[in-house]
Amino acid sequence: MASPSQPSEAGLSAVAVDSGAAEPTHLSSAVGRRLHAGHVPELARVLTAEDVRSLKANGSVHKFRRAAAQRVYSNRDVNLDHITHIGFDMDYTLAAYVRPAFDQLQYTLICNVLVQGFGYPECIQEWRFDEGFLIRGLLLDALRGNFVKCDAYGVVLRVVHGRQRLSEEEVEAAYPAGNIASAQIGEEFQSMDTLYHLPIANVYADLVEYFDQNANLTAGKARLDQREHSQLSYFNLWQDVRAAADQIHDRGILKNETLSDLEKYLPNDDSVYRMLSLLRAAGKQLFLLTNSEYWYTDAVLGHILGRYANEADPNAGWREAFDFCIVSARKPLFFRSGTALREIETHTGRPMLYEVRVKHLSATSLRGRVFQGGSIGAFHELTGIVRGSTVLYVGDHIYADVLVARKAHHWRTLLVVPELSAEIKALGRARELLDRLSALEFLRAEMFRGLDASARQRPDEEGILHHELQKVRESVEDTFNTHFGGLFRSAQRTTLFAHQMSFFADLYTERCSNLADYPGFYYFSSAASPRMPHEDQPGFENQTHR
Ligand SMILES: Nc1nc2c(ncn2[C@@H]2O[C@H](COP(=O)(O)O)[C@@H](O)[C@H]2O)c(=O)[nH]1
Ligand SMILES: [Mg+2]
Repeated sequence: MASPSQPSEAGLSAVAVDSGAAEPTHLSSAVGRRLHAGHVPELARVLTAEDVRSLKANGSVHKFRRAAAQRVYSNRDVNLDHITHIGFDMDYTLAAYVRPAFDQLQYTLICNVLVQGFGYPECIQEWRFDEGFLIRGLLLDALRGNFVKCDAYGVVLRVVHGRQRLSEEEVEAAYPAGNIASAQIGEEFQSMDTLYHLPIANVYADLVEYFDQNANLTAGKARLDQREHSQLSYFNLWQDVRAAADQIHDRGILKNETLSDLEKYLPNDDSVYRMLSLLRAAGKQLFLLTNSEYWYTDAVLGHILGRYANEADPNAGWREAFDFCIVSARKPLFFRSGTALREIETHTGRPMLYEVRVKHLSATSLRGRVFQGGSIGAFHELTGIVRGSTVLYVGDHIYADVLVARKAHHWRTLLVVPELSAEIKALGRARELLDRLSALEFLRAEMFRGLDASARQRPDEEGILHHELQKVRESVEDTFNTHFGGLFRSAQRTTLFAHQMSFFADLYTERCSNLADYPGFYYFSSAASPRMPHEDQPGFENQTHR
């Protein structure tokens, strides 16, 4: 076998093989030139793992043409060539709201409703959204007023009550099992899945803090005494905040405020227009699938895609960008039984009271028309989709957009994660600490290696290593966010959010318009399949363990 210093038969001194690299960084070798002249079949016969290792060692790979924030990352292979339909969610996907301005707006509107409709003290209208406090993926324990960060297996990593971090002893007392079962999520624990949840959760945390300082709240579901709000329970607070948040969404309060200053909350940069045009030119059928109502969708997409125009129907505007539009979809219900499918009369915005006879509509007659509700079954029938795996759906909600579509219908999914580049930057800042953590973990493994049943003394009796590990883990977490650490990891462990994302999102990226930078036949390759611990030992079949 060739070693890194001895090029293999293929003689590849430097060839960029990474899926994100558009151009080779060095093309000095003849084989490298042949690769880029299209002689791939020839190379496919001779390229060895050793070649690839040597390419990586001399820095020829891992040089990406796209910046980290512009890349589309893949958890699983996705061949865009096999994708016939690409669908888009609207809010926080096509419409990339400006943060924290949009969070602040929601926070203020929720506080206003709590004061005007629920009798909360007026001082809460002075409070502000704290951008550096909460992260997505936390579990909210409304019985106790706590936010819980868990790892991929539900192990409790950190708990914050209101805004106060709990000590290890307090965490143990509150969660003696040490982990949260997946069956509890959505029941006792609410998952903070979308960016919409952050201002809601922030109001809740601030109220918990306020009432803790001004009265004794009851930890538990029961409202013990209803005479004055000082005796509300943490759960009552959550019910009120939840109801206030629903009001700002369902009564159009948030949407009207957003539309009153669209340039502030949603500046138009043409990138979405460009992406849709390119995907259309690449032969993809495009569709819109949003939970927002038609009146709001019309205003937002009119703003973002105003340049779309159709000579035959000058009023069609943004609708021309899609082959098919569904508003008020009610995801995730849409992916199950769904609701009645109705057509919207676009010039009045009203749903029409006749049943849409799916079989009578041809795909060509759908362009520019807008439907409301429906279900995935009706959608597949209308569009003639037979295999869910030919659809790529782009959305920001790990549950409503991604998990159900992927799990139940095999749609391929692209999750939009606006926090991505901030996380990547923090990872860069934490690099040295992470290296130190690996060194300490190596030390721990070495201390135990080879011990058998005759061993009497426990290594690291004083717990110095344990203490040091804890200290470095905390410092890593602080690099991301001093309250909750990283979105995807807690030091070396992956979080529940990261776990769900890697399981259900085939692809992920910071903003949907990043798709514009890939050709319609692009093959997104996932990282080489992860090895299991027993596989990660070259020559292991000939080794003993001591
Ligand atoms: N009643 C509630 N509606 C909410 C809440 N959070 C978001 N929303 C609304 O959902 C859609 C999202 O649309 P999509 O394009 O992402 O599918 C949008 O209309 C929001 O106003 C909530 O907590 N309660
Ligand atoms: Mg959305």
